[in-house]
Amino acid sequence: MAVYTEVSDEELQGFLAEYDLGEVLAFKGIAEGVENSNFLLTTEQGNFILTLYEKRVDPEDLPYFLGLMEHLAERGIACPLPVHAHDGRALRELAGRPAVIISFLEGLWPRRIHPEHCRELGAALARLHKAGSDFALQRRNALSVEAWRPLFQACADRAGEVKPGLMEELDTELAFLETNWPSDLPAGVIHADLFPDNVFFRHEKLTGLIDFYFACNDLLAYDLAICLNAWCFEPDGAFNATKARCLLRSYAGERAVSRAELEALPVLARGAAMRFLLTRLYDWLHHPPGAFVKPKDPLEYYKKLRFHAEVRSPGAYGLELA
Ligand SMILES: Nc1ncnc2c1ncn2[C@@H]1O[C@H](COP(=O)(O)OP(=O)(O)O)[C@@H](O)[C@H]1O
Ligand SMILES: N[C@@H](CCOP(=O)(O)O)C(=O)O
Repeated sequence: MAVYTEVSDEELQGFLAEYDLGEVLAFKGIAEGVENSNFLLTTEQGNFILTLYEKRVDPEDLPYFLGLMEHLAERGIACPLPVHAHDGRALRELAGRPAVIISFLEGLWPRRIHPEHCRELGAALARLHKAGSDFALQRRNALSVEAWRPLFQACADRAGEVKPGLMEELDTELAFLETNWPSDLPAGVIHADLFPDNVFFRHEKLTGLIDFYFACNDLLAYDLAICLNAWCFEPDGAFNATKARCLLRSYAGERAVSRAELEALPVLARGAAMRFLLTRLYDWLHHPPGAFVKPKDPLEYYKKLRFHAEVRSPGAYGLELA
């Protein structure tokens, strides 16, 4: 359950007095999500999401995330828009936490992924990359290749509890990624966490993208690799080449993918698998007993990593080199 910080009626009334949203009609915590406390707020003006940023979000990064949502929304990307208070500020404080009200997006995230979802996603991701190209702020990816070894070391002494021999295998894999990680590919703003629970649909048409709190500047094709992992494997672990083809082709239909980017896809997908494997492993080993949030399975990403390590050509993902 992702409500870590409770908000009293008095605190909410005081907070909303700074806005022009009218009377509160309903206010309730949202169970989904992992990182922050989220509430559905209904006022005379409609539905909104109130987010209180919890410990893992660096307040210094908030102007980047909020500015990016505004920048993308202005360019036609269906993403939440921060609501400004009377004094013009969107970022405020509530219950001792940085807090923001954002617009509510209609739609539901897909529990079962169909190829059509992947087709919609590919085009939306490419449009996001293009719309982000003139965003003025910069944010380094704090979870890119240089961050993986410290995370690995923070798990090293207990990773055997999850899978015997896991750390030895990851050590070798990390050395490969550190040596072979590409740096000279097209870069720009990436979402960096565009999993199915962050993409809303109605009748298989994409209606919105949420959760920009890992967004950063990094290789554009790395975002594609993250999506390949999150959308194109079946619950039994099998890779679905049809879904990958839909994702990559519709992406390439909106933004030309260079030969170098395509050739780099296997290593980028290995790295993307390593990134989510390590953060999940860290959370699995470090989550406080009794915490409401159920940690996600790190081994799901171990299997994806093993799959990509065997890929010899990007043709395996369904897009041929020109
Ligand atoms: N703008 C939005 N419109 C509609 N629902 C939203 C919006 N933002 C968040 N939500 C709801 O809140 C949940 C958690 O949001 P998310 O940003 O993924 O949280 P976290 O960053 O804590 O993981 C989502 O699954 C969705 O149900
Ligand atoms: N997508 C990540 C976890 C981050 O959670 P989110 O609710 O902020 O998207 C994973 O699956 O490991």
